[in-house]
Amino acid sequence: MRLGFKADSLLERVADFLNLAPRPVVQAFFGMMAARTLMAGVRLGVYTALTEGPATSEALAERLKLSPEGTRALLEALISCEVVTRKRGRYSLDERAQRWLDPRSSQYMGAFLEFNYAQWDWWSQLENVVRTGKSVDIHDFAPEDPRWKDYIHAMHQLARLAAPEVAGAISLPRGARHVLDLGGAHGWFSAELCQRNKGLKATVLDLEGSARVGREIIAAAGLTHVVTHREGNILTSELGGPYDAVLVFQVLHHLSPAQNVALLRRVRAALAPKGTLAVLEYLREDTEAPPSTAALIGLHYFLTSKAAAYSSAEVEGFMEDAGFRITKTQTVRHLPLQTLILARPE
Ligand SMILES: C[S@@+](CC[C@H](N)C(=O)[O-])C[C@H]1O[C@@H](n2cnc3c(N)ncnc32)[C@H](O)[C@@H]1O
Repeated sequence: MRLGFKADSLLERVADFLNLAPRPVVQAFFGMMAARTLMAGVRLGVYTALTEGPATSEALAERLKLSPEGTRALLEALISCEVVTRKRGRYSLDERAQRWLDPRSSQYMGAFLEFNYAQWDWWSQLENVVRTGKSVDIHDFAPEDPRWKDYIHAMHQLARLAAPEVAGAISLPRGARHVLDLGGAHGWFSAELCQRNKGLKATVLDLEGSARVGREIIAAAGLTHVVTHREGNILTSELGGPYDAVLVFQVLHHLSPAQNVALLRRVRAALAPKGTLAVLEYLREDTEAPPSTAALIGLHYFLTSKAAAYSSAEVEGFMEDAGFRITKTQTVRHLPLQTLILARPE
């Protein structure tokens, strides 16, 4: 996936081809404005209000207790972002955007946009992080820090998109009893796996701040009979076992290569001899070109954990060094650049 710049006319296409448009300015200025406009739509309640039907900007401003001028400007900017439409002076949520921005949708992404406020603050520290090499370390926050709630709800919303596809790709033998979900947070992936494999139960091992929120998500969904949260650090806690499967989903990018190999060696020891290791990761492409957004995610991981987006060769290398044989690699259609890698102990 690449970041772009869509030309509206032949003239704009020619200007772009001739390098007449200052691309760095366009990307930095418009990218920033689009991000914050989309976030404000959630925080100010605009999307939720529009699910009640088309409305004029004056009516919306009154209902949401906003300034009339600001509301009109925001709604017009949301049209630029292609999430709102205007017809005869009344604004509506764009049909394609409803899937992501209507809170009643099972694919609602509002929590992710809300989480972006915390991410915005972290990104404002980028220059210092690059200068000093010291990351923000988002997993060091106190368990009661409200950012855990935003973080784990955002991850849950993403997991809802991909969980059926991912769980469907992991085939466990009949009679599989126990799955360990390392850094599983919301527990949604293991819950989906348990629902597909009768008799399977999951333990999510995660830091206290994350586990607290994950437990609430699982309780609200009525899934406490299949998923249990345990608080602990995956790098130091006893893993227990033997497990039929261990999930390590979107965790390796928070750790250094040496930590990844050490963790996966302990996972190997905790797995049953024919158990399955499942790794889900946002992988950096190995190619020199074309440029993709994976490097931006890599910088995000450095900023937030002093780690990196690893390539598939690197992740497979961690798994092989820890004594695993890769059995299947599959890209996940519902999450861009995410890959599921399955392995067995050698
Ligand atoms: C990006 S989230 C992924 C959540 C979930 N596995 C998923 O794929 O949606 C990373 C998770 O790893 C957890 N985590 C990071 N470092 C950890 C550590 N040292 N011990 C336990 N959990 C950790 C975080 O608390 C967070 O819940």
